[in-house]
Amino acid sequence: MFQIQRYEEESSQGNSSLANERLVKINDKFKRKRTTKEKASKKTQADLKKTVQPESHKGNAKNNEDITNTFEIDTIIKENELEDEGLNLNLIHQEQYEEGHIEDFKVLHAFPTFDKPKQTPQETAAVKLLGIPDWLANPTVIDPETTLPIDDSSLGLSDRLRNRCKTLGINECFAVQTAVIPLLIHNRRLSDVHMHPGDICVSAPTGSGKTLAYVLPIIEILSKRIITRLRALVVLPTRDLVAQVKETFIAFCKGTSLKIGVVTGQQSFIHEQEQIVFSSSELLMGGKSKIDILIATPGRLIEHLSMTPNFTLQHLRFLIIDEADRLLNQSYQDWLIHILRSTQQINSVESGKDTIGINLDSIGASFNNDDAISSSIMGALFNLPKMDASETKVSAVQKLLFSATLTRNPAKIASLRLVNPQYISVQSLNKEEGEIKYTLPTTLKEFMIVTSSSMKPLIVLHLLHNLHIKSALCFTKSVDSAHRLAKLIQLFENSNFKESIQENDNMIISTGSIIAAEYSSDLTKDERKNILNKFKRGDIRLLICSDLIARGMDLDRVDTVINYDNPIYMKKYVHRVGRTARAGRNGDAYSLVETQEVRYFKDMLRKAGHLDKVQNINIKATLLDPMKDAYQQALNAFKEYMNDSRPHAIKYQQNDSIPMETDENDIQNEDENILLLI
Ligand SMILES: Nc1ncnc2c1ncn2[C@@H]1O[C@H](COP(=O)(O)OP(=O)(O)OP(=O)(O)O)[C@@H](O)[C@H]1O
Repeated sequence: MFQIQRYEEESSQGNSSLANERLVKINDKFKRKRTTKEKASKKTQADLKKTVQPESHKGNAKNNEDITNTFEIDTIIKENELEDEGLNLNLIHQEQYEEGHIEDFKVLHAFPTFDKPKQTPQETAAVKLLGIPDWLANPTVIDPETTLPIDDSSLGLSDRLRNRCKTLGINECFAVQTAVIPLLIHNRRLSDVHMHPGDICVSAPTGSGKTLAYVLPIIEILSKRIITRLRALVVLPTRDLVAQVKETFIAFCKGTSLKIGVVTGQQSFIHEQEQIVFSSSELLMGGKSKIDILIATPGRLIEHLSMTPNFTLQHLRFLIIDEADRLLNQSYQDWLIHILRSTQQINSVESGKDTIGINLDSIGASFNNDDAISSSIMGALFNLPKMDASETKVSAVQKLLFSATLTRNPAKIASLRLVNPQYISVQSLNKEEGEIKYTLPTTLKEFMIVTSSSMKPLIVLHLLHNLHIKSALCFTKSVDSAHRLAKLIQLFENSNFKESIQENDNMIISTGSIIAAEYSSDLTKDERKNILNKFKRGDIRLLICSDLIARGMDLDRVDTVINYDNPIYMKKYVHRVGRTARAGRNGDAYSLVETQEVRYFKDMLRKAGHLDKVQNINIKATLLDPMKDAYQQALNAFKEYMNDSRPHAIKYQQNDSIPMETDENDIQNEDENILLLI
């Protein structure tokens, strides 16, 4: 016989008063923080004009002094007229706050809703013209500094999960978590097969804790299940991210019987099949899952949907699309259609392979007690007698989209077929900041250094040696570039540089050697894992990489990001620099901008309303002097290395920004404080 799975009805008792109490608390806290912030912001302009010393490098007094000498803020880029590229629809107006409107929270589930700014008629018309739906144009805005203690009852987390969080060092919820966790846990539509639970789109800065915002509520909800069915599917763009999210689920699932699987193509197809479904000679209409939660890359998931017997998405309750805008890119779009078809109600039954991945010719052939067809597709498969009270069952898959740079492209959003969506955006409420397209971590400091291509390797070395950077990611434009830069830096480190600088009293040189490694898709899975482990332990201080780890990767030791080659899209910039300054920690990002790129780079920042956040710094030429000899030696050795590996060299000479020879045009012009080497 068929079993129809239902979720335990959430007890609604006491929810509303708890929610009110919580809102009062949040509101008070929010007001306090805001007053402090406002005071602080008045100081900021004056402070910025002083010599800048990156916070994260604060050490002893001597170091501070020395590092201060290292930088001179040339100018703080200021643009009085920010280019108004889009619409300022997402911010709560300052006046509203001052007039006290924001205190008038209305209770919707158990998290605060803030008054939204009224659109002007012109804005409304413009939004309509662009085709941006109302829900997307009017997000629920959460201040990034909102937090809640993990024990706060309004979050709805059980004792077990709260204790687990504390054991793992999570004592309070970050802003995105305070908004999303209760919204999912207190959603009573989860137990209703007649109403869709409503989809959720979340935009929050890099490193702000989006992963736990879905991991915790899913574990909380699914841990009450009795029978193992595939109920949560997390789709991510890369294998590395799948592995990272799996580790998070495993860590927080401890103490539950929930089972987690991954499909990425890293293991053989058969091996993956054995992990996710029970082998069975018969096809079961309800599938036969070994796991409750599946984390997958899109391509491999589709293969399993069409080729793994008894693998079905019909019981799915949560479809999480993490790094959503990346996955919605053109080349990935097919997977989405497949998944949506596999989770939605089937209206017409065709013979042969149907949309739930089960051969319909087998209907009636055999069913056993393990088999349970989801109620929402039952009517589509069988001609059940209709009663007056019969209502159409809906597919109850709740889609949850997460990104630090959520798309506002109406066509892409439409392809998701969202139902009753809400948009939660973690972003500053400060109206004075103008339109904020991308919110970056407040603990991030951003710098740009204008230079020539031939100077870039030396500047990387200067940053590493003179700023005592412990752990840096350096992004290049290609795998080849990463390979060559890594090689050059290794050669430099092997030179007699350290001995020669001992004699120079004026230089600040870190004594620990910089062990640089390349991290790219050219490496095998095991090599990559090995390198990442060494980097996490601190054995490797500089990882030179292409964009393979620009998104989503959580390497918590990273104190600095260097854009060796700059991204041409702001989204990519946001994700790259977001590898540092995570979870409230400090971090610095340096972009090495070639002279001919300056205009484009500034334009990119300006259009994103971000230009004034990036400080333009010059590096005194004298600071590089002690490195010149060793660098020249490294260059000579590098030349030999390239000649020995001819195919690389040819590509290199054509494209790369690592100099093969000293460029005469690069000769130092001290007056202009532009530095040069050799
Ligand atoms: N409430 C919390 N308290 C302390 N640390 C937290 C909390 N939530 C998340 N973290 C930590 O913050 C780091 C960043 O979290 P996470 O990787 O989820 O960020 P993200 O928002 O997904 O970033 P990205 O957009 O770059 O993928 C992780 O190391 C995570 O363990």
